Amino acid sequence: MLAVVPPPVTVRVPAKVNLHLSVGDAREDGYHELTTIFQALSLTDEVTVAVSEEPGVEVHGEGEKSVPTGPENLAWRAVCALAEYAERPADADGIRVVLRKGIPVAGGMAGGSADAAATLLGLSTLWRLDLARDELAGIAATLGSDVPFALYGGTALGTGRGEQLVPVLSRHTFHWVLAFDQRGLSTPKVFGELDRLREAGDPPRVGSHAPVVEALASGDPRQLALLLGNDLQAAAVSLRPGLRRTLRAGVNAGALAGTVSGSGPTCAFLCTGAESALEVAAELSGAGVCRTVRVAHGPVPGARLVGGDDTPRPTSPPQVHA
Ligand SMILES: C[C@](O)(CO)[C@H](O)COP(=O)(O)OP(=O)(O)OC[C@H]1O[C@@H](n2ccc(N)nc2=O)[C@H](O)[C@@H]1O
Ligand SMILES: Nc1ncnc2c1ncn2[C@@H]1O[C@H](COP(=O)(O)OP(=O)(O)OP(=O)(O)O)[C@@H](O)[C@H]1O
Repeated sequence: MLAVVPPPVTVRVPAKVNLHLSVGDAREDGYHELTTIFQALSLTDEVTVAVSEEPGVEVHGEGEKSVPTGPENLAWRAVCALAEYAERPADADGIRVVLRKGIPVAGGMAGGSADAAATLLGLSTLWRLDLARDELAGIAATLGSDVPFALYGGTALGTGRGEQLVPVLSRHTFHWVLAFDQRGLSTPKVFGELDRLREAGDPPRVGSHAPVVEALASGDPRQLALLLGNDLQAAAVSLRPGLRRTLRAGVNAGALAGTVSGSGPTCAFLCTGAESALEVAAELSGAGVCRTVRVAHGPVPGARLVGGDDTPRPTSPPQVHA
């Protein structure tokens, strides 16, 4: 019997930065209640899913050696979750996922979550499941707190453990410089360090997110810069004291302000415009405080098929396997 093999599907998916991250107390399930404002950035991963006789995960690019390729890879967990949802459990075995990473691994920019979101979109397209993004977001939330946001992108307010999203109006493109650190930081360890710091004293807490929403609507980067804040920053700096120097160096290089992104250790610097971001990036590169410097802008859309909007790419002639 002849079986038509669908052509591979490629999805581009953005990193996130948290413009505001307020962390509440630890819940009984081990998660912390969050109020956060996410922005999706032009720093991306590309994920290709294909039917293959060699199933599994392959990783290229940024941090490739530190990404697991076994069942613990978040993209593979997305394959399994979608197969189960669609009641096609045996099909997961015939899928290969190729990750081309631009997002730093364990960098606080939700790289693994982005790959999981891209895999959900890519595979649902490959399998022609015709699922709405909201339906995919339900599956995404079971994979990690940051996964739903990577599907939607843009700028959004996240509550709960970060998975409940409402879009936020952001009428301006903001320009960022990102400083990648030598090594990643473990997200649970950073939350744990914050709990420890809070038991030992009273580290400062960010205020309300409302002024950040207003600054985003105004589109003024100077107004937004004054309001960037992250409750996890003290914990990330406590675990990686060198970040203090990185944060200072970005501002000395001409950024309006800097913040640790999510659980870190990537530092994100807001700049007045595209040109200024390039200047800040050049100067920060020379300061010797980080491994790599990138420029990016946001907001950008969430996971998108490459070569189309949300419709499958014009197909190459289908391969036919006997
Ligand atoms: C720090 C952020 O990136 C901010 O956007 C996210 O809160 C982290 O999201 P994530 O990496 O998708 O996190 P998950 O995979 O859901 O959780 C990893 C671990 O981080 C801790 N965690 C995560 C989210 C949250 N609201 N509270 C937590 O305490 C928990 O120890 C959890 O076991
Ligand atoms: N597809 C993946 N890409 C990167 N890391 C992955 C992936 N799948 C599993 N991992 C594991 O997850 C860990 C966290 O990686 P990730 O890049 O998602 O961190 P992060 O950006 O700090 O996450 P977040 O910002 O959501 O807290 C890595 O150290 C790695 O071992």
